[in-house]
Amino acid sequence: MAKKREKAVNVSGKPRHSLDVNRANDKKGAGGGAGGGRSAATVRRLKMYKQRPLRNSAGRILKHELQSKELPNTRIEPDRRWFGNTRVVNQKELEFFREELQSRLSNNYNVILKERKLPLSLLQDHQKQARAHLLDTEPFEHAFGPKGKRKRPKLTALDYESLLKKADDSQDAFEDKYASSKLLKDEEEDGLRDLVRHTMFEKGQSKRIWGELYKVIDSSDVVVQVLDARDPMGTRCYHLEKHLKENAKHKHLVFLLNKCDLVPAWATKGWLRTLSKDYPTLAFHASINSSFGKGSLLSVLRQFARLKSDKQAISVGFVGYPNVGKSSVINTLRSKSVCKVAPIPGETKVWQYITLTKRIFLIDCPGVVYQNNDSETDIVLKGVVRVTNLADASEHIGEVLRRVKREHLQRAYKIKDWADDNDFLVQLCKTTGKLLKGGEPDLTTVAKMVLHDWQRGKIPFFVPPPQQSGDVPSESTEPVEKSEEGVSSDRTTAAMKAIAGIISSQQHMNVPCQKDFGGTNEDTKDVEQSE
Ligand SMILES: Nc1nc2c(ncn2[C@@H]2O[C@H](COP(=O)(O)OP(=O)(O)OP(=O)(O)O)[C@@H](O)[C@H]2O)c(=O)[nH]1
Repeated sequence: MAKKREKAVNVSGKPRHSLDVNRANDKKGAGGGAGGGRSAATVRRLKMYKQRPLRNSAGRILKHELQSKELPNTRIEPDRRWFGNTRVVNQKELEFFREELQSRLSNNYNVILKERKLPLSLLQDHQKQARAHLLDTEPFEHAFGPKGKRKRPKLTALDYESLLKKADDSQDAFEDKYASSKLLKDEEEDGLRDLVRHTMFEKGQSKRIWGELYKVIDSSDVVVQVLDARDPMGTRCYHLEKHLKENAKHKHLVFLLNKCDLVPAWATKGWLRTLSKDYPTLAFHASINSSFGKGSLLSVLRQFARLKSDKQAISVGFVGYPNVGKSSVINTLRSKSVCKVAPIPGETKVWQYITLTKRIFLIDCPGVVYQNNDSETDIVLKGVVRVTNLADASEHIGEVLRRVKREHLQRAYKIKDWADDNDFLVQLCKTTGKLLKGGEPDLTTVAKMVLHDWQRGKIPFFVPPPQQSGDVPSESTEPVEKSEEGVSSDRTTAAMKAIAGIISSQQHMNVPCQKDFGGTNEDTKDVEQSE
């Protein structure tokens, strides 16, 4: 054999390379002899494995290698033939085929050869679609009885008679109901108006708004409940506090007494002392140029950020009643207008994320009204309803006159005296020139004007804080609880102490106040009417 191989090499003159396809295929040698030749197919396959993509001088691929990852995305042509051995037959051909085959099959002298080559399933279509008539073969009790495993259908009636009776009964019930509601309608002429009014007074209570609130709470590490300094208790949400206590103990709640520039300083301080007993409370005046409490709030937030392990960022959610100034507080912290602010409630529609620093994110939330027993006037005076939407604004003026001191109203509207709310409005119409055709006073317009002034804080009003025993500011601001996972209790205590320090130091500061209440003088306890 060695001789033979030698001869072959000698004939061509030079030995052939092992990857030469034309090399002699010496099977015997491959079996175990010396050398062992590869077949041409093996050589080709091995060459294929070695292939590299062909590139030009710029490195652009001219020809791809086998199974290259750089191949462009190839799209398979959406042809149904790829997915099965299917053919399309039109309805006419199908009918013809059916008839033809039926006639052949019905003839006893005909036999179909190569039956599998014909689409006989097309003839058995009706069998496929035929429903299984369960009740034909087994009684109802067996199929759907207590031991039956099939899903029981919802049957309104078991037989035709009972179905008829049911339909009659429901028709009678509907007619009775309709008749009574029609009677009611006849009695009450303004039924539609009542409905409109009803939905208007439910602003901020919709499922969507509550959903937004829970989204904000879920995504926040610190929840800042913004309260209106004029009526902190009226804009406080016990439900939210309870929810956080029960379901999210690790989240920190802070009260922010906003609009403190609209109340006397002693009232702000009184409320700070009262509310600090429950949660850390800060006074705030939102204004991009002349704010109050910004430094304190930022320090508190930084302390909370320190509590986070691994220098993670914290999210701070701002929640509260509509129009209390949540968006204004965020704008103040950012020192620019990043959230939409308006003197009308419901300006913020959806939650909004704002970056304050690398480690602190702020979230603005739409105003939420918490269910309570507020009357319509209370709701209007809390600023929940847009005054322009009120059908009869004058009906709420009596309460404004009751809550605000006479001298403030005299000063604001230049009216000396009035007998009742109607008299007040009529005089106001005259002084402002708001008259209808024929000199009739335009009571609705001036009433809306007064309510606007009320909502924007132009008429001085506030609810005084509860009387405290001893006027010394409370140092024991509560916030010592909650230790975050992974944070040493030392660090928590230090941060909480720092927060308590910031809060108590704010109580000694000169708080901005409403000038109508006599400057910052603590002795001028100009107590307004409480609700
Ligand atoms: N005087 C005074 N007015 C404020 C203060 N903060 C906010 N306001 C005013 O209150 C009104 C409502 O402010 P927003 O920031 O829109 O209130 P909001 O809570 O975001 O309102 P919604 O969008 O309804 O949730 C605006 O006219 C603000 O100018 C404040 O500290 N003092």
